[in-house]
Amino acid sequence: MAGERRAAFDHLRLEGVTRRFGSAVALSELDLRIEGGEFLALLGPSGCGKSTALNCLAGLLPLSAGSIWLDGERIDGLPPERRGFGMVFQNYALFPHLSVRRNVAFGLSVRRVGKAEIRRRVDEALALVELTEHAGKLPGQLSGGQQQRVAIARAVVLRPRLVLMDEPLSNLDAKLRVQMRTEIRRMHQDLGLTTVYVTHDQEEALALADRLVVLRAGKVEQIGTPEEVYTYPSSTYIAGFMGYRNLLGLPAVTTENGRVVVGEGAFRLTGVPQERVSGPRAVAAVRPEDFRRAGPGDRNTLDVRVEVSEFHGREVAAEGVTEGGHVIHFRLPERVAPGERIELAVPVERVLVFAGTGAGTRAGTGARTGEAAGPADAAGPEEA
Ligand SMILES: Nc1ncnc2c1ncn2[C@@H]1O[C@H](COP(=O)(O)OP(=O)(O)OP(=O)(O)O)[C@@H](O)[C@H]1O
Repeated sequence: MAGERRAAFDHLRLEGVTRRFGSAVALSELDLRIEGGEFLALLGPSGCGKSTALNCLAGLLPLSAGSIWLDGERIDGLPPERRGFGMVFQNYALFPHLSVRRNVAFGLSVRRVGKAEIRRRVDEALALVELTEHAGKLPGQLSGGQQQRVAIARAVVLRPRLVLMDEPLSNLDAKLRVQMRTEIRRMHQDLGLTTVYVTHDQEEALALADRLVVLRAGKVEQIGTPEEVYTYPSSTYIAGFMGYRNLLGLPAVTTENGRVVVGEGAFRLTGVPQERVSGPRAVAAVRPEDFRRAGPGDRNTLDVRVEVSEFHGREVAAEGVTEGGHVIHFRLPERVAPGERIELAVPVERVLVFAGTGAGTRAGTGARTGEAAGPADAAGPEEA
């Protein structure tokens, strides 16, 4: 591997990769093709099988079934050290008694690389993560973000064929997370290292990855570019995960000309069906930011009574309730007062309609967390 800088393979293929723990299936028949040089994010809530998939790839967990291929070579029987992959974990796993330089050099020393070559490559890796000035310090003398950069340098200095990252930023505070995210993306662009990145944070996955694989209970729910998954989630589960905070379970009134009208009483919304909506009920998925205050001539409108409004800097995040008891999350550029009645509008193409029953009203079964509302931690970071 030494001496290679660009993607060291054409593609990596997972075929029917399955991992069971006793009778529980953590990962079920995962089929996936990862192109050399690609940045792929495995995304999903806690327990969906992300780490299991990554550990199967790394060779830390044997497969219960299936195979993994690197171009023509079958690699799932190889021990981790013979796969030539680099790993970065959330807890950094640095040697506390070794300096930054020696931490980064460690893997090369084990591989008996020559001293001069080690020095050159470590210098290069430290420069890449902008830690040259800290080379002599111990990990304990560094901030969390700097420690994570050491962990990244330690992985990339080995020039791995593939870098596997498991929630590498989850121990950092919000500001540092965003900063490091940019650094990881920049490094990927500079080095072209194929990367598989595990996260439960949709924003992180959208920002970093060329492609997302969203898992649900050990199975693939959707694969696509960030734009595809964000704009056209394939299910209410994905929609919930991608910030469609309003998942409104409503009767389907009519379906015609590629549009569906859902609603009850005076509450009507027209949207675009994402699948065949044949049953009496449907789920309308709308992002809070796609609502605006209705103006003259607006058609797709609804009335709400404001209940809560929070100042978020450039905008106000508010919650209102319709006459029928549906809770609506929306965002506006200006403050609204609790108790105020306002009319909201939403473009038809930003109302995605799915088949299913979805959430009821507040008076009914859990308007806030109904069954169609994605995973528990699906809300965007700003909505936590
Ligand atoms: N060693 C193990 N023994 C038994 N069950 C396990 C083991 N490791 C994982 N599991 C189970 O497999 C499922 C998938 O776990 P996994 O760690 O892959 O999820 P994850 O999506 O990475 O979650 P998290 O984000 O919380 O790490 C879970 O139900 C988990 O309880």
